[in-house]
This record gives sequence, structure tokens and C-alpha cells, in this order.
Amino acid sequence: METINKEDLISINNINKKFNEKVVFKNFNIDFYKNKVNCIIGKSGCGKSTLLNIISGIIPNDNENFETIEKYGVSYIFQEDRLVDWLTVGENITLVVKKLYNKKMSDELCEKYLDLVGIKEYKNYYPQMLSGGLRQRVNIARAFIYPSKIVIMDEPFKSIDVINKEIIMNNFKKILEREERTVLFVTHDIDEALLLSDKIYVLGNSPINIKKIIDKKDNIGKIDIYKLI
Ligand SMILES: Nc1ncnc2c1ncn2[C@@H]1O[C@H](COP(=O)(O)OP(=O)(O)OP(=O)(O)O)[C@@H](O)[C@H]1O
Repeated sequence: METINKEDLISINNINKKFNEKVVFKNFNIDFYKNKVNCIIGKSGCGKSTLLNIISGIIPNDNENFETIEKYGVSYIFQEDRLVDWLTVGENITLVVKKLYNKKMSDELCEKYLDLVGIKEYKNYYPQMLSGGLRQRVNIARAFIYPSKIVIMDEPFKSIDVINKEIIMNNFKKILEREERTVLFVTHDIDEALLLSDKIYVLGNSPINIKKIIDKKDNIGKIDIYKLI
């Protein structure tokens, strides 16, 4: 059996979250694998987005002395894109590295990531001129140009049609073959999770179609089931 060292893991300890009287997490711990695609699945409302938001410091954990993942440097790909309408595709991508690199370096990196997501020819377009699928590819390029160790994706393919989804997933895999990043990825789609991830975390007891995962021999060892409260 593969041995796992502590240094290979990002350990998150002691998550507690209550919204009004609703307890979502109680003394919850989870270990993510560094430089792997870690996928979180689970029924709607079980706490997937809350988990990502707490660990990345977007919302506070209920108990103090909680260590977020901010020290690793984090970039995000959300379901809805957050592009700036009055900047071109190239400007949207380089915006996040403006303070880190000079113009020449930013431009070179921008070309690299535009190429990796297959949208080089759209560099001077404005976001309104692009389809949803193309906009999401800009988002991916923007998340990866930032030299983060961790990339967080919350249902990034949800509003994308099947054909574009396949293209984008392939772009994404191509980037990850070339770079070491830890990806934390939330989805509802088990096929998406199986296709993209190295490790799948099932939050809660019995999400739909869990049998489909367990039945596949290849997937044994890939899945951990985490009981919630
Ligand atoms: N700001 C908030 N105020 C009150 N309740 C909240 C808040 N944010 C989340 N919740 C509740 O916490 C629970 C977990 O929500 P969360 O959005 O993390 O679930 P999820 O698994 O990501 O759901 P989905 O798959 O539908 O996106 C839900 O019951 C939700 O209603």
C-alpha cells in the first residue's frame, strides 16, 4: 500500500460552523493531498461550499485558532465568471499578476495560458463578446497565471454545455500535467469527479449514485467517505 507522509498532505483541523441554530460542521477534520486534484462531492446543502469558504478564509470558522490555507496562495474558479467587462481578455488575465511581474513577463505568461486553454485568438476581445464556455476558459487561465499553490474550483462546469465542458476539462488536465498545483474542487457530478480527480471526498452519508463509484474497482482507494455531524 502507498505510504502517505504528513508533508504530502494539507491537514485541516477542527472546523466548526453553525448558521443560526443549524450545525453544518462540528469538530470536522479533513486531509487534502498536495499537488493532486481533490474533489468534494455530497448532497445539496451538506456544506461543500461552506467548507471551501472556511478553509480559504472567506468566511470565519466558529472557533478561533483555526489555520486557513491562505499561506499557500490561493486562486479561484467559480461557477459564474467574475470577469471585468471593460478589460480585454488579456487584461483580465494579467490583472491578477500586475503587482508580481513586469509587463513583458505578464504578457508572456498570458500567452502561455491562453494557449493552454485554446483561446489565443480572443486575447483582445471583451468578455461580452464571448460565449459562456469561452469566458470560463478565460477564468481558468486567470486562476492558473497566478502562482498559487492551491486552486479552488466551486462547480466550475455547472453552466457549461457538454461539448464545451469536455474541451475545458481537457484544457484543465493539460495544465495540471505541466504544473504542480493542489486543486480543491466541488461538484455535484460524479462522472466529472471520477474523470478529473485523484481523490474523492464524499461529505455526508449517502449521496446519490455513490454505488456507481464504489462498484468500479479502479476507484477503490480513491474515495473517502466523511461523516458529518
Ligand atoms: N450565510 C448563510 N446563512 C445561513 N445559512 C447558510 C449560509 N450559508 C450556508 N448556509 C446553510 O448551510 C448549509 C450548507 O450550505 P452550503 O452552501 O455549504 O452547501 P453545499 O453543499 O455547497 O450546497 P449546494 O450543493 O446546493 O451548493 C445549508 O443548509 C445552507 O442553507
